Amino acid sequence: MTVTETAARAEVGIGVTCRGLVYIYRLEGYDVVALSGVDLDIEPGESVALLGPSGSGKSTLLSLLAGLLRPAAGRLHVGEHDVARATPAELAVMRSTDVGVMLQGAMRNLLPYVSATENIHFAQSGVAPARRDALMTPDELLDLVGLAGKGRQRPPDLAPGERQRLAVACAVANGAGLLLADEPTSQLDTHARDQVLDVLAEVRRTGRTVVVVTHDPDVGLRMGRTVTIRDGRVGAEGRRGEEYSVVGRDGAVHLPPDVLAEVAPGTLLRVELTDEGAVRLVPTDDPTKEDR
Ligand SMILES: Nc1ncnc2c1ncn2[C@@H]1O[C@H](COP(=O)(O)OP(=O)(O)OP(=O)(O)O)[C@@H](O)[C@H]1O
Repeated sequence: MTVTETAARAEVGIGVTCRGLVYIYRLEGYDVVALSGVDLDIEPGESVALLGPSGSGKSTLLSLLAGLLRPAAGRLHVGEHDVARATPAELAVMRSTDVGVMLQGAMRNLLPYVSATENIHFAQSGVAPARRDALMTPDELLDLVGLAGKGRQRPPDLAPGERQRLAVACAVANGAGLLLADEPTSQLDTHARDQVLDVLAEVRRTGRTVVVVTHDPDVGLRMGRTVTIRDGRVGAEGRRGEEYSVVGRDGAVHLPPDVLAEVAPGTLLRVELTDEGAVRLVPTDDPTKEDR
């Protein structure tokens, strides 16, 4: 896959700040708390994989970052936008110019009856005329995602991995500084998956910030930084394949699953700071048990 210098020209990455982010789905008769206090900083130009069990809140977090949902509580800044306080019109501007979104399933992001080039033109149609000259051209974008020469093909004529790469081109076609992708590699074979990951790396090299939701730990490894969402909060972070617990603003720490298997919920833990600066958790019997 070759990338021309023009295609790789720099964009400005957009950073994200979440503080105590809460989201609640209000259903008839009951509420579902999908996010219960997410604290997360993503630097401009960083690439991050959101991992976690099914139902932990990854897609909800992605939708909040995309300005598709509004937080019930907490603060969320996407670049200069205060998402919790923005008017619907401001959120619409944010979505059309600053954020590129790839929904799960390539065809949900593409128009099937028009060519790849026309898909990109359509993705750029919401951008204000004054900004359009600064956008990458469809040919540059096709080159960026390794589809040079395929501009006349329609999405159904492309291979699944090629469709997903076209969806990447369409998502960033508006000049977005933040790319958000929900499961961009699911249902692809290893070769096609690696090509999509190469393209996401190219997108990052243009300066953009890239955030993907994935169930695939290998995708997490390739992204460099992983953030594991558990029960609607940041449970752990990974750097270059190494997993770390994260101390929350309230001092809470999610224990990793293998430790939790040893110390059941409700266990008393003595927290000791050793002379070497390590923190030791010592399961302890309740000393008042015999008094009862
Ligand atoms: N539209 C909705 N209405 C009601 N509840 C929802 C809705 N979407 C998600 N939820 C609930 O919110 C919680 C978080 O869901 P979310 O889809 O964000 O998790 P996820 O980690 O992305 O899951 P998966 O990996 O299965 O896609 C779950 O309990 C889910 O059932």
